[in-house]
Amino acid sequence: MKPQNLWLALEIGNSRLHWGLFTGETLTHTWDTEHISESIIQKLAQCQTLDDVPPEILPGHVRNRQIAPEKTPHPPIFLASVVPDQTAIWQNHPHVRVITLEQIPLLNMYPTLGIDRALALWGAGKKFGFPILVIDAGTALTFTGADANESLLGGAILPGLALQFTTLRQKTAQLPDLEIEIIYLPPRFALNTPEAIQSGIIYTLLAGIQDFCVSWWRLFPDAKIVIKGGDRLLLLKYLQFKFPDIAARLIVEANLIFWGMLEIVRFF
Ligand SMILES: Nc1ncnc2c1ncn2[C@@H]1O[C@H](COP(=O)(O)OP(=O)(O)O)[C@@H](O)[C@H]1O
Ligand SMILES: CC(C)(COP(=O)(O)O)[C@@H](O)C(=O)NCCC(=O)O
Ligand SMILES: [K+]
Repeated sequence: MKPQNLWLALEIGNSRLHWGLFTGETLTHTWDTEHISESIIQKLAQCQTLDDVPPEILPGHVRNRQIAPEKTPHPPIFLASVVPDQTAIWQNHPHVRVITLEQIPLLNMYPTLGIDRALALWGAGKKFGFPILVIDAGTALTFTGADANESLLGGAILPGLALQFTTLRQKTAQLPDLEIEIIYLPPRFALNTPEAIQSGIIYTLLAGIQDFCVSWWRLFPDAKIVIKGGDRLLLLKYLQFKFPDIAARLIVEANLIFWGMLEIVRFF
């Protein structure tokens, strides 16, 4: 990858698409979009330059920042996806190169490990040093750790913050839809339904995160923990109230997957 070359990093998560535009090794712009339909991807396949890219992919607020000189040829798109239906509609696109587990030098990976978890872990380890634990507060909430030998130690998967609210609403007759963007911690012992749901989900999630962090530091007392994902800032805020010592030790970094991709793309 030459220093001046533009390339796009695309991570497809279960809620949405995460985009990064690089110039060589410099990440210059990031944005998120909805999952894309096949017709939009067909439009993209016909684009000759970055200027022609449909707004569903390159929104106005990104384009307006003059991301590249006019008529810049269409950059390659490096794709990492944990949504097979979306992978399927992207992979025949002429500019797309799909990143797979085999390309990530992390040791001890198992075949069904999510590519997002592998890349985020690799990116975090390369940027902040091994051993490293990554907490991804996305659709699912995941913990993924690697030891000092750059070898996957393992991790855990549970429903993420929004998914816990959604599942409870969808699988019960009487529980309401809730706004989760509450800034302060709810009362622990609540006397109404919305706060009882908030209390249940938030306090058990925080206790779970605390327990994983403490277990990690028992294994590797000085090792780092990094948090990413769409709910990272909300969870960090709750942790600051409930477990300030843990919150103070967490590194918050939204772009771990892009750093992981850069480590792979560097050799192209
Ligand atoms: N605009 C948004 N669209 C979807 N989810 C969002 C948005 N802003 C914040 N979130 C939060 O981000 C979480 C999804 O995290 P994200 O890292 O984007 O997921 P994924 O990578 O799994 O697609 C949801 O639980 C939701 O609470
Ligand atoms: C655990 C995940 C669903 C997380 O996806 P996300 O919430 O980031 O969209 C994804 O990494 C995945 O499908 N993993 C495969 C199973 C595994 O990692 O063991
Ligand atoms: K993710």
